[in-house]
Amino acid sequence: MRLDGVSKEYGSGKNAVRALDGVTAGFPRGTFTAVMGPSGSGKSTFLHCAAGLDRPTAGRVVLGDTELSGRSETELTELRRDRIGFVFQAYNLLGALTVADNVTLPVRLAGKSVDRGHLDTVLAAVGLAEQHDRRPSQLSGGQQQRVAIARALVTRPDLVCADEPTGALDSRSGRQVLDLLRKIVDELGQTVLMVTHDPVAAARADTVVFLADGRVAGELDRPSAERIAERMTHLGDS
Ligand SMILES: Nc1ncnc2c1ncn2[C@@H]1O[C@H](COP(=O)(O)OP(=O)(O)OP(=O)(O)O)[C@@H](O)[C@H]1O
Repeated sequence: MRLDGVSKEYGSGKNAVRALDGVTAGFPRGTFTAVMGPSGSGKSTFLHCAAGLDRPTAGRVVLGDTELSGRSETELTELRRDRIGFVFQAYNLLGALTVADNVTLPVRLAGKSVDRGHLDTVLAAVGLAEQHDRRPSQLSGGQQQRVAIARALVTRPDLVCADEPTGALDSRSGRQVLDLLRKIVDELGQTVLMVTHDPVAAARADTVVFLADGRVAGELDRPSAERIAERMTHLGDS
């Protein structure tokens, strides 16, 4: 997946805000990329453009061999449903549904039948095989986030987008969620794009992309938390 010269402006005229300004970045299949930057640097806009939730004002977003620009709303909705998995800070599970029904919701919304074997594999992969029939309120925050990851994986998406997935978790549960994101990349070959404020979380990625004022301000491969924190400190310098 890649973004090619992507710009995004909100509003128009003198109230226009340029949230992204000519961003080019590539995310090879089977890799884990973290996006970091100061508040307001464009991280959420970046993730939303990559995931087809937001349309760039200029530039191209390419997922596999599909270009997202020029697609109708219906096409984008189907593409998000079938080819992109989402994990949010607030889990976004449905309280009235069991774990299994939350996980299979994207499949059922697509009008497809649920493959029980695949469901069992996905629940086992996130360590929740025993929690199958529970409701979200009966689970810890970390377990709920792992249900959300299972839901993101169930359609075997081309891209998993995670927006601050550890933001609401204590450090131990956060670590387990990051272990799981690492595992789905290393063992299932998934492609993960994660926005985070936390250098320790970003250090679990293969590459960190830094944003400042809507532009790519650098990349770090095989990052350590210390080097990430150091780069973040100097991001405002120019
Ligand atoms: N819907 C919108 N309408 C107008 N301006 C917006 C909108 N969404 C974002 N912006 C502006 O675009 C810029 C980038 O915002 P964005 O939310 O992408 O940054 P961020 O790096 O994710 O910030 P944070 O870390 O605080 O979540 C900011 O100046 C923001 O105010």
